[in-house]
Amino acid sequence: MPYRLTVIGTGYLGITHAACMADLGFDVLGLDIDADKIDRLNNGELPIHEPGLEPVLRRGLDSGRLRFTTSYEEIAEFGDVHFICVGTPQKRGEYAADVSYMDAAIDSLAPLLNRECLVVGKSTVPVGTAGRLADRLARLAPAGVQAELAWNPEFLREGFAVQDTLKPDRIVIGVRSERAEKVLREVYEPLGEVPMVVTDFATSELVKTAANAFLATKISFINAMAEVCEAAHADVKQLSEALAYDDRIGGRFLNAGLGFGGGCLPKDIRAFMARAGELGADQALTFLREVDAINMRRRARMVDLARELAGGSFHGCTVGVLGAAFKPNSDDIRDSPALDVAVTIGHQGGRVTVYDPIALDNARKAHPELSYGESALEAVRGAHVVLLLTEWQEFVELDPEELGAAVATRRIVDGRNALNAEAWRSAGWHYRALGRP
Ligand SMILES: NC(=O)c1ccc[n+]([C@@H]2O[C@H](COP(=O)([O-])OP(=O)(O)OC[C@H]3O[C@@H](n4cnc5c(N)ncnc54)[C@H](O)[C@@H]3O)[C@@H](O)[C@H]2O)c1
Ligand SMILES: O=c1ccn([C@@H]2O[C@H](COP(=O)(O)OP(=O)(O)O[C@H]3O[C@H](CO)[C@@H](O)[C@H](O)[C@H]3O)[C@@H](O)[C@H]2O)c(=O)[nH]1
Repeated sequence: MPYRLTVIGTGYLGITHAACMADLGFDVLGLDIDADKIDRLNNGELPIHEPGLEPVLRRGLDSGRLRFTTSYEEIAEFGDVHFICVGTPQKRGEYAADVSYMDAAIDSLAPLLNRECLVVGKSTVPVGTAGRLADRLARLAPAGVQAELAWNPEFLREGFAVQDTLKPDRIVIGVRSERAEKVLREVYEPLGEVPMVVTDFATSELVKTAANAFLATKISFINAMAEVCEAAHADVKQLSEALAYDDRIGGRFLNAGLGFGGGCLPKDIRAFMARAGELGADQALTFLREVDAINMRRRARMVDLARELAGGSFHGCTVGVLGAAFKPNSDDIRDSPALDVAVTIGHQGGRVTVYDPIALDNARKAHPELSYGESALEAVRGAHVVLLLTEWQEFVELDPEELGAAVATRRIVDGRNALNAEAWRSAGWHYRALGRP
């Protein structure tokens, strides 16, 4: 392979990128400031849950092509191409993104560089960040060292991270030179035929935020229809199925329910609005305020529906919550709609017990005030209301009779429109769902 790669920031994005690039044959050195994470990774232990990633990590380590370090000196010495994958969370109390981790990564790396290299931003950032970081890199790199910046946003989904990395829908690169384009084309050559969009920094940054804004809008569109369906006694699940037959609309991301959460869509649409405001283009994105509001209203509606089933108040009521992760096949609980609902019901006097197949440890750490069960049955034992909030396959396959034997009263709200309503109703359950009669 022509280049040695480094990956700075080994979270959900960085671990996947590092392990997959090693699997493609590159020598890869991953870096994080979290020494515990680095120790675990070097021992072949995945600090996150991501289906199919562990064998890729192990293969990389066993082949000697993949290693992890906390030393910026080591990666500066090692890498021809440095990918930056650090977090860009929402600032506390603001809509804007906190890009200070990006700045810190450049500040740590740049002064140590001693040979020609390409530094590639992969994190999701407000438009204009790449240009600013390019100036910072040029200012901090030692004189005479040719260190150039490029942008290469990432579109992987948690739960499908390996497949999305090895078979992406497209690759977008923002470059300022033919050399940077050539290097990135060579880096991604082992992926085979993948559409590649080569553009400027600003467009490449915007493709990413625009994609997430579109996905969030599609989800909030169908959830707005769910609100109308509730008022009109119509069925949003059938409505979305019928819409999906139109190829121009398509059925993906049209599942009505509790709405979107996670470490990406909510913070990215907010950061997009904040940045548009700074650029004087805030009017263009006012619709995203509504997208966000519709999304958050679904959580409030879920709590209302649960309270209604509880008889008007949560006091003296036991609520069994199925799901803590923001979506199935992930242990990620960042801005999880499920946990948000569980915590709110707890605040309103309900006795809440949560179960999740994978995200329980993360949930326990973030919300020690909630009770947790070790299985779905344990979480719903004695419950007056059961809430399905994350559509893990394990929950979709639950036997209504078996669950019915454990609860105090057979009442369930399907927050993800994932269950077979008929099967639950015929087992004597009072079944309700968001957006359905
Ligand atoms: N999670 C996803 O599915 C996904 C997909 C596409 C894009 N993104 C974007 O990628 C970025 C990272 O997201 P994530 O979910 O992997 O976040 P994460 O919080 O899981 O990982 C970020 C990592 O960066 C490390 N870090 C922070 N400062 C550092 C520094 N100065 N030097 C080295 N390491 C540092 C942290 O310790 C952490 O391990 C974000 O901008 C996110 O929006 C995420
Ligand atoms: O029809 C749908 C589809 C999704 N969701 C919810 O939307 C959220 C986000 O889901 P998804 O997009 O699958 O997860 P992420 O892993 O957060 O991926 C998004 O965010 C990443 C980080 O930017 C991008 O790279 C991906 O392309 C983008 O899909 C989850 O809470 C889902 O439950 C719905 O409510 N209805």
